[in-house]
Amino acid sequence: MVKATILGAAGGIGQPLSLLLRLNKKIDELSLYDIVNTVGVSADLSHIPTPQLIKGYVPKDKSDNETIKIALQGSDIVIIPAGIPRKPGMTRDDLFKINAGIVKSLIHQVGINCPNAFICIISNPVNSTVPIAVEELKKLGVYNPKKVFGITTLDNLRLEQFLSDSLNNKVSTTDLYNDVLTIGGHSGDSIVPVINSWNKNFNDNESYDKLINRVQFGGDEVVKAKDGKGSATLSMATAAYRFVDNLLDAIKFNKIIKEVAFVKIDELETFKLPFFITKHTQYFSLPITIDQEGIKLVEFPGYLTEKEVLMTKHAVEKVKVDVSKGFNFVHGSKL
Ligand SMILES: NC(=O)C1=CN([C@@H]2O[C@H](COP(=O)(O)OP(=O)(O)OC[C@H]3O[C@@H](n4cnc5c(N)ncnc54)[C@H](O)[C@@H]3O)[C@@H](O)[C@H]2O)C=CC1
Ligand SMILES: O=C([O-])CC(=O)C(=O)O
Repeated sequence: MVKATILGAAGGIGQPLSLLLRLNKKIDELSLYDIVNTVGVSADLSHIPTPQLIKGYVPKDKSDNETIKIALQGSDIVIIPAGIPRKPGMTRDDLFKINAGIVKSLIHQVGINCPNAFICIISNPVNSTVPIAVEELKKLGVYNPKKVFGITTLDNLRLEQFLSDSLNNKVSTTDLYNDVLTIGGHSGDSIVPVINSWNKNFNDNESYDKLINRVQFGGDEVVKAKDGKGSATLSMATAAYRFVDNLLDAIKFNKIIKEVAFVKIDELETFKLPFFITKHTQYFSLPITIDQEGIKLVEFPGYLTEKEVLMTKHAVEKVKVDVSKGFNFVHGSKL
């Protein structure tokens, strides 16, 4: 029996993600928690015929911890898209003031009620909300470095699609899924697209630089187009679904799977991570191998060009600053 819980399930990401997970046969029980509207969302989804149990939970008031307790108890996986999204002119870091507190309090409940769950954090700024989650779990004495993930899959989706666009769709995005990835963090130029041998398809620097920029600022493209009505939701729900569906193979069937996520690397088994990463940051988005117990290995992508190495070094500096912001939020002291 696999139970999955979404915290923030009634939102722009939460609703389409709930729909996708309602249709996933690997999930036996889907638990939808939000401070608004999940009873309606779950009633709606419950009319889709599947053997899956589904229930929506809304707390009675701010002091009601009983409802989230019931929503979380027995969860094998918890996905967190709770928090405010950007409006035009804002950076992801501008979300910190509100989302840091939301993530900290939700993770506190996760740590108390389902400490063994795999935790997937979507709420921005990911580079800081993941360290907040880790430090909160550590405070509770239940932190498992193998089971906390910041979801950066949308950057990978964008790279696959935008690279295919720049190659005039001559290559299928399925081929690119197996061949390209992003590493680093999840904000602006902390995102590092790694495109392997596809490099040789770019005859000029200008079109390559355009690709890099579009991946790094893909989120801004959507924020601008939505014009005050939020940020990426449908593509993000798809990205989270891809990650979670893959993770479910590890959880339910004990398969060994490959993913990319923003994780705390210094307490994990690693392979060929360069010193310029490990010396300066404890967190980075990198390729990982996962089984039923969680992360088995964190690796560095096989080959990077000189430019990709430079971008990675820059990303390390960016991530480091964002990580200490998250750490300080929980401890009130410098990392
Ligand atoms: N990791 C990534 O690649 C991406 C991350 N995001 C981030 O995901 C977050 C959510 O985005 P949207 O779904 O578009 O926002 P939204 O505002 O549509 O939905 C957020 C939901 O969280 C709920 N919520 C707020 N406080 C809560 C609490 N204490 N407990 C439970 N639920 C709570 C709200 O009621 C709302 O339903 C934002 O921070 C956004 O920046 C968005 C896109 C990509
Ligand atoms: O840009 C944003 O604020 C939302 C996000 O993280 C993304 O779309 O990658």
